Amino acid sequence: MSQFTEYKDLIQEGDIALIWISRGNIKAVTIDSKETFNTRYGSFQHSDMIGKPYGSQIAIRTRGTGRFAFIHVLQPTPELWTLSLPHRTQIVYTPDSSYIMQRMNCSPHTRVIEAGTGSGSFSHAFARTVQQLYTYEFHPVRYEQAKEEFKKHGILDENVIITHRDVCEDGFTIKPTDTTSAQFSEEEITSGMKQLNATAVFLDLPAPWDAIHHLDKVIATDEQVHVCCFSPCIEQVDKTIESLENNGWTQIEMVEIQGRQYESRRQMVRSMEDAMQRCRDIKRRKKEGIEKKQSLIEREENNNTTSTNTEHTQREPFTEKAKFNPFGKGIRVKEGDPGYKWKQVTKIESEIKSHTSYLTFAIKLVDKTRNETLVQECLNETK
Ligand SMILES: C[S@@+](CC[C@H](N)C(=O)[O-])C[C@H]1O[C@@H](n2cnc3c(N)ncnc32)[C@H](O)[C@@H]1O
Repeated sequence: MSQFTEYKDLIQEGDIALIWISRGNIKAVTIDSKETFNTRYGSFQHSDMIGKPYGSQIAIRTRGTGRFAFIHVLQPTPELWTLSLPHRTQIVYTPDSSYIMQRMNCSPHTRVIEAGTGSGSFSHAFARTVQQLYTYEFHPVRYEQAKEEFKKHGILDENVIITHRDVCEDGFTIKPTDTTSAQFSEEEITSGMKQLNATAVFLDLPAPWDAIHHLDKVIATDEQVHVCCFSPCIEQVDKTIESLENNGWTQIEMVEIQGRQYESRRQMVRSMEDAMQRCRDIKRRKKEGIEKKQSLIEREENNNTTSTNTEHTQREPFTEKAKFNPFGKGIRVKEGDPGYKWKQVTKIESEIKSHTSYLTFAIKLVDKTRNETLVQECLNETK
């Protein structure tokens, strides 16, 4: 069973868990009761996590300050993996991968070809949804790293086959003599290749147009097949479309995803009187600052070093920190505090994790003959 494709309730010894430290800092760990997870706030014992439900918050007292520091231990999912994986290449982020999968009608019946594997970000998302994933990578180190990662995550044994291949040069056929994680049945050994019958193809390559003509040998002939090419430049899109047209792909469409995360927040309503008060405050503090500087200079000139502390305590506080100032420094007011006036606003997340490339979609149906018996059966059912 892969933790990336099936859910479990409790954290157990040997599990892969994703530790959420902060929004941009998620780390994958293998739970081992003898280990600790170290952060700059302190150390978290794995043994404190074991037996707790996934999603639990684990808290410790921080070194020195004695305050609380906490982490959340999360169940691995393809989405969280995309946010925490070691980058070996550019990756496909969830706003793109989720859209691509629904456009290609991915379901537990889909057999997908993916090239190249890269950092395996999209591979994990495919692995959770589809029947079978055939993924190809021509970089030898990346191929090995991805293979090991898939094995560790339990998806290699389940529904992922990775092959070391330059798909532009050598196409997609998988033979027993290839460098691949595939296992071959007697029948496949006899026929000399795997029957892929792919129903969806995802190409994230610099030159997808060089791979498209190889697809006919490995796609299903009796079902509609979807293809999506992921390319950052419009010139690449142009060449891809030409190749798709020349190879009989139809319904070609190009899409660009612009993912945005909208956050609903409350913003304090500030009055003209608040603004005026702020100006008065700045003016007064500026004046006091000048006076303070002047008195320090005078003190230094008189070499009067003894009076500093007493004089300081007698002075008016330099700024009125304790009082709330809606335009500047002061006490912190919690968003929505009923003592103040608020309005509802929308904020867009400033950093968006979505690349995004152009997505070129097309479909192909090789065998267009009608299965008359099936059509008749359907018609009879609707009568
Ligand atoms: C941008 S990365 C893919 C990232 C991947 N989609 C992900 O989400 O992690 C492109 C990968 O394609 C591989 N590649 C490029 N040309 C290739 C080819 N002709 N055959 C196989 N792999 C290729 C590169 O080595 C690289 O690892």
